[in-house]
Amino acid sequence: MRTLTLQAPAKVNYRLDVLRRRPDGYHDLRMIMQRFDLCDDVRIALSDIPGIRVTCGSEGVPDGPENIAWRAADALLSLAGRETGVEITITKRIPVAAGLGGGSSDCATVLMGLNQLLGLGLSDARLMEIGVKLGADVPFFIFGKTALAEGIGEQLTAIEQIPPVWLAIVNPNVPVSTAWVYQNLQLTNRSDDFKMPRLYSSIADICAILGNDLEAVTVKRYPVISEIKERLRSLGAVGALMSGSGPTVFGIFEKEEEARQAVADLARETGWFAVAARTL
Ligand SMILES: C[C@@](CO)(OP(=O)(O)O)[C@H](O)COP(=O)(O)OP(=O)(O)OC[C@H]1O[C@@H](n2ccc(N)nc2=O)[C@H](O)[C@@H]1O
Ligand SMILES: Nc1ncnc2c1ncn2[C@@H]1O[C@H](COP(=O)(O)OP(=O)(O)O)[C@@H](O)[C@H]1O
Repeated sequence: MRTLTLQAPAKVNYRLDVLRRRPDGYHDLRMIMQRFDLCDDVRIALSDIPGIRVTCGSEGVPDGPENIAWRAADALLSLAGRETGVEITITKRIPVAAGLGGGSSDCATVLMGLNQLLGLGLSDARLMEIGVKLGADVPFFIFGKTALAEGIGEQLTAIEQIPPVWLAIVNPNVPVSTAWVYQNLQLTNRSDDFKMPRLYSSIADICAILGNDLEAVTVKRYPVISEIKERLRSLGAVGALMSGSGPTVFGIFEKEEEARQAVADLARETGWFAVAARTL
């Protein structure tokens, strides 16, 4: 049995502008997306027994065809006209329905891993085309670099210069549905001719662009998000923002010790999920 075990990293959105609602119900966005080193483990094994099997065993994550990793395997096998059996085992570390892109990253990892295991030779561009049909954030994880993401998230431009930072990732243990957040967003008229900077020389440059149009929607339902931001700032974060549709908040720290101390303090005092992480 040929197997591959890969790490699927999480992301934060340093910036998320919603430009307009599209006729297909999706939204055109302008985002700056950054991966960091909190990862799920994704084990992919080829098997002689036909069919796709996904085992995860994490609360809130379906095991069968509802799992986005199952749909990734199905899409690739259908395209390749193969009936090979595929066993996928996911060890979740990224909080679920958290705004950290965990499902999208698992999905991208299965597309890339199966492409390799089956020797299909599909380009990243082709994998991204397949991926966007499974989830708007999937192409970003195939792209594999810090990016300006436009369209629904699939038009990607690499941000070549951006300093690595330490993050404190804090989640108050409530799942949030991305679809619900977009449905409850009050759209304001936002100009789309603004050019997001492509070069970030310092942490201050990153902090200068922090912003998320979805934050107000999720904060209204879960005011604890504002409390987390305040606490992170009082613990030394130079910037703090909700990621994606939330409710996870990330704090940006200049020093590793400060990020680790902040998550230790918050975990002890609150029971929230809190980890220190390094951007990739
Ligand atoms: C908000 C973001 C920011 O990175 O991330 P998360 O909070 O989910 O991590 C993304 O836009 C989420 O991307 P993703 O989670 O892949 O979205 P999908 O599964 O394709 O879509 C879930 C639902 O969100 C809405 N949606 C998603 C993307 C987009 N550009 N416009 C939308 O309106 C649609 O209603 C869709 O039915
Ligand atoms: N492999 C997966 N990992 C996480 N969630 C998954 C997965 N497959 C399907 N889901 C479903 O997708 C929803 C969104 O999950 P997730 O990707 O973690 O959140 P977000 O879109 O906020 O980044 C969850 O409610 C979950 O039921």
